[in-house]
This record gives sequence, structure tokens and C-alpha cells, in this order.
Amino acid sequence: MIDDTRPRESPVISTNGSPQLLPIDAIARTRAPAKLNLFLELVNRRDDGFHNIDTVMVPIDWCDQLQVTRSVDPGVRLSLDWLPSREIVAQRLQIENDPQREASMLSIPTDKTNLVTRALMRVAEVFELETGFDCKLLKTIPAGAGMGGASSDAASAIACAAKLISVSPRHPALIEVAAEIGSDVPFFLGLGSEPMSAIRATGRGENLAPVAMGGRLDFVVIYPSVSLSTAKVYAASQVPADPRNAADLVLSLANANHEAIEESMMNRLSHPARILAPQIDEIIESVWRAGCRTCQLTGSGSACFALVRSPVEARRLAKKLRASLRETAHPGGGAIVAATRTTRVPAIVSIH
Ligand SMILES: C[C@@](CO)(OP(=O)(O)O)[C@H](O)COP(=O)(O)OP(=O)(O)OC[C@H]1O[C@@H](n2ccc(N)nc2=O)[C@H](O)[C@@H]1O
Ligand SMILES: Nc1ncnc2c1ncn2[C@@H]1O[C@H](COP(=O)(O)OP(=O)(O)O)[C@@H](O)[C@H]1O
Repeated sequence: MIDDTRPRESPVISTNGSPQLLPIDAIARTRAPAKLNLFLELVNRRDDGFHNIDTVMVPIDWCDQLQVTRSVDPGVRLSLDWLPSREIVAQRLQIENDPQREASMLSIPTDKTNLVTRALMRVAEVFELETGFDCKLLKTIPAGAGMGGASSDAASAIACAAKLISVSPRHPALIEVAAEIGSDVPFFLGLGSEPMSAIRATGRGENLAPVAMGGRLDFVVIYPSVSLSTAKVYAASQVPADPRNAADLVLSLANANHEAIEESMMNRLSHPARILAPQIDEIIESVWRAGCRTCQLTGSGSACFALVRSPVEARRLAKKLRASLRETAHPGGGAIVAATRTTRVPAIVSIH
């Protein structure tokens, strides 16, 4: 139950008590980062059909772009496109000649099933807004990749709305909306004023704890042309008799000890995901052949990532992998390969 002290729209009382309603047509812009799960363990299956998990996630600088404008018209309207273009993304995945696969992988809903729309409708409801929002979403984060694209977009929408109605993004009602929209949405809202570059999440994913980082990490992320259903991967997973603990990884991150990080990374969803999408094994093998020892699934997949030592090594490995994957790719077996680095949550929201 949302407490009844929450501000109403007119006037919206900001956290410091003075009304600071931003004008209609005010625009909030942000870049919604993707995430990688460096550690994901299944603790137990809950009665509500979810799993309690223990996961350590890092945001990476592979971002969707979101713009939210205050509108005098109630409701939420969303337009969406892919960057650099839907055609180019389809060509990179080699699905441009397969309308069915192209639609299933690139057709993202713009109705209330889009998490941006859902999140903003809930914010308008909770704060009893009489106006609405017009949104533009430019996608680069693949869907069904285990990279948190939809969840990050939802958190970014909440952060933009908070700025537009002059409410703290840490307002309890907004944190509650985030947890309701998806298990990973709270992660992208961060922990508070101090931006974080790694967070440990337990429960469904809504209980967050800070993780100290001894420095930025560099990765090569590979998204094969297959998207996986999170529900199907979890349904095919097995809770281990003796779940592992993320403590070793947390310590190695604080010390920036790469060998120890590599030793303590794991993802319990990797096995079921690789059975559902054998392409993942081809990706992991290509990374090994390219001389990189660590390659791990993120979240429920299908994207994998290799941990490397520097941005230079990331760019070099990405180039090598693009070439080798192009050679071995069977028709429709394209992949998107990117050199990325850790970034921070919450993402910065600018007002125009
Ligand atoms: C796997 C993770 C890891 O970070 O992210 P992605 O791979 O999706 O990015 C998350 O746990 C994704 O959590 P969330 O975003 O809530 O998953 P949803 O798509 O809403 O849930 C789809 C289904 O997955 C199962 N599910 C989800 C979360 C969880 N902690 N336990 C579960 O068993 C449930 O059957 C749920 O109905
Ligand atoms: N803003 C959004 N971006 C991408 N997909 C979305 C969005 N909102 C809803 N979806 C739906 O969610 C599905 C999963 O998207 P994904 O980015 O894998 O989410 P997450 O990793 O956050 O669970 C997509 O296939 C799409 O149908």
C-alpha cells in the first residue's frame, strides 16, 4: 500500500517542500545501460513460481536511449526504433531475409506491455497525475539477451518521470513501482545518491547491497542471433543441493584481482540456456579459440561475455571474433560483438 503522504500533481511537492512542477513539454533524456551477471546462483524455488537468487550485476556502457516529455494529454505514448537502424541490426544478425525471426527478435511492443509504458502508467497512477508522457526509445540492447534491456528502460523511465515531476528517484513509491515491474528494475535505479558500478541482488533480485569495485572492468559481449525466454530458462534450471556464495567474487572485485574474478564467476542458468540455444556453445568455443579463457552467459542469455584486461584487448578480441564468427556462421547465424566497459547506475538524467 502506497502511503498517502505522496505528493499530488498540482502542486507537486518536491522533497524540499517547495512546488517545482516542471512545465508541460519539459524533456528528460537518459541512456539506459545494459547489465552483465558476473555471478548468478539459484538459492531456492519460491512458492510464487520465482526463484530466490544470489547475483552480482555490473552495468555496462551498451545503452538504449530514452526521451520522456511531459504532455498535457493524459496517458503514455511510446515510439521505438533500433540504432543504427532496424535493417542494419537485422543484417548484422543475418536475419534480414527471415521475416519471422526478424519480427520475433526486433519487434518490441510499444503498447502497455512495453516496460517503459507500464512503468510510466504506474507512476502516473501512484502520483495521481492528470497529465501524461510522450516517449521516444532508441534500442541498441538486444531483447532476450539476458542483458536487462527492458528492465533498464523501465528504470530509466521511472528516473526521467521523477525528474519531470520533481520527486526523488529514491521515493519509496517509485522503488515499489520498480520492484513490481521486474526483478532487475531496482538494480538499474541504483542504491542512492552514490553511483554504483556493481551491486549484489538477492531475493527475486529486489534486495540490493553495494559491491566495492577496485577499478573498471572490460568485456567483449557477443549476442548470437537467438533470443531466449527468461521463463523457459528458469523452468529448465535445477536448484543445486549446495548453492555457491558470491562472497569470493565480491572480495575479488574489491581487490580488482582478475584471476580471482575469473575463478569466482559463475552462472547457474548457463546449462539450461545452452541446451535451449546450442548457438551459445559455438560462441563460447569461438572465444576459447580466440585465446580468451573466460566466456560466460549473462542472466538467462543468450548473450555471453568474455572478461579481458583492457579496452585495447577488448577491441582486439572483438575484431578477431567478428572475423571468426563471420567465417563459421551458418545462414541466419550472425552475431553482434561489442567491446564494452563497466559504467554506473543510476544513469544520469538531463532536463531540456
Ligand atoms: C534472469 C535475470 C537475471 O538478472 O535477468 P535477465 O536474464 O532476464 O536479464 C532476472 O532474474 C530476470 O528477472 P525478471 O526480469 O523478473 O524476469 P521476468 O522476465 O519478469 O520473469 C519471467 C519468469 O522467469 C522466472 N523467474 C524470474 C526471476 C526470478 N528471480 N526467478 C524466476 O523463476 C519466473 O518464472 C518468471 O515468471
Ligand atoms: N523496453 C523494452 N525493450 C525491450 N524489450 C521489451 C521492452 N519492454 C518490453 N519488452 C519485452 O520484453 C522481452 C524481454 O526483453 P529483455 O530486454 O530481454 O528484458 P530483460 O532482460 O530486462 O528481462 C522482449 O522480448 C520484449 O517483448
